[in-house]
Amino acid sequence: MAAYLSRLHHISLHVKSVDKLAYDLVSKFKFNLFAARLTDKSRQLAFRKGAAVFVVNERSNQTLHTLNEGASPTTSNSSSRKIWNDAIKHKRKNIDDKCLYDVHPQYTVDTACNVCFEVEDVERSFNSLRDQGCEFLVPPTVVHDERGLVTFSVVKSIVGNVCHTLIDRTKYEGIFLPGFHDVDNVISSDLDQVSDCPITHFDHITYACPRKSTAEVMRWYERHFGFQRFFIDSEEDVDEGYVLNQDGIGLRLTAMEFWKCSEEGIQLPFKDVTEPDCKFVIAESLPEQSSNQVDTFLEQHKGPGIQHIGLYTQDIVSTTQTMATAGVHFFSPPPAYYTELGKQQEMEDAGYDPQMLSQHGILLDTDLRQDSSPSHTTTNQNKRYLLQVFTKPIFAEDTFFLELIERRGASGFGEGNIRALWRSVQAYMENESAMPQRQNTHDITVQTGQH
Ligand SMILES: O=C(O)C(=O)Cc1ccc(O)cc1
Ligand SMILES: [Fe+2]
Repeated sequence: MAAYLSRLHHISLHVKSVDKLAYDLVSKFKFNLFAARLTDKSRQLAFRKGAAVFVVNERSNQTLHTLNEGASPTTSNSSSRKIWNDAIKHKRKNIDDKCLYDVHPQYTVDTACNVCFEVEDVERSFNSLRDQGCEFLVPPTVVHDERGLVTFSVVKSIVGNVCHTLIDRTKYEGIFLPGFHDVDNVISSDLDQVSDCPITHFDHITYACPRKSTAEVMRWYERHFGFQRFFIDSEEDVDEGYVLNQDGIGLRLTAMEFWKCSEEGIQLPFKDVTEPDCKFVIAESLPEQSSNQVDTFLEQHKGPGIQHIGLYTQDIVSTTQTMATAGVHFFSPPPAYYTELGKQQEMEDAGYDPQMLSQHGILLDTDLRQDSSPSHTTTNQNKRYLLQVFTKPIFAEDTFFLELIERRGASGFGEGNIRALWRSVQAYMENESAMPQRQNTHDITVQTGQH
């Protein structure tokens, strides 16, 4: 292993214009804009919910005149205007117009493409990764302000336009990173949002990858970052991964995790042992089935990359309800999902009203890693559940979406949910391609259901 990752610091998104996404993240997904870096040629905004931090970067060919002249985001209302007022209050001329802590991707589509990790020692990671043949887009670089200094470097991943910023912020006392200024909080109902939308961290990141590339991707992450295999199914073949290859679904899933691989025996002074890990899932399509969403992603995105990100919530029902009320569109699972044999019983056993879950489009499944010994399958207390709901794509292209996930004992994924996700994305894309304009026929309507 070359780089010892201590934690996931943030994920960055690169978009043509930050306005709509900033508005959506704050007003609909209930993230807080807490730091910003505004130069004459670029905008970088940082949003937080629990330990989940997104940095939204605007491609640098944009100028700031719309912002400075007070033009509002497309979906302008008073709260989005307030976001901008607070952000630009501190605008200062920054002679360095580069995208700090990152690089602009070559693709011109909006994309989530940098997963930034804190590391113990940037210089050491750089040297050993480079010795192993990794391509660096930014060599170790120091940035400082009055609150300390940060060292970072950017390495290219083997996956499409994905790269990883490796960062050491142990000598920095500011809220985020040097070069960013703090943004005063903008929404008055913050406290409500914490209880209604208790998102705590990034649960998993799913890559869409070309056929037959999984083994190489896994090797890259194992060799360079020490990721370890996470078996989705206890029966899963080591080389094949978890395969669904019937009824129109052609999918190979393989998962890895990075947390448990940190250098054994070495206690990192800044490592928060209570922070959960984030899994990386590789999705590859299989040729035997017809049209599919992984291939559509590769075409629209112009290569492999991040297909979706799972946000962990402690209460998926209230989070979904709050977000839907605020305007987030979720996929509707196939109606048959809720009427499958045993599904309603399973939901009731887990303590949920099936009708309520169905109204919200929330999926409930048992972990494929379920212990199959008789003592574990007979009692409901030992069942390990996971609940998931998926948003519709959040960019103009259908290349990226978010997921909410609540785990009740389950650490992996469930077969029924994987199938349902596949089918609802597929139905959405087929509907989209049949009707050129974005349709809302699959929207979940906002309900008043209780939980
Ligand atoms: O189930 C999840 O949330 C996953 O992340 C696994 C997954 C990945 C890609 C698909 O098209 C379907 C399921
Ligand atoms: Fe997922």
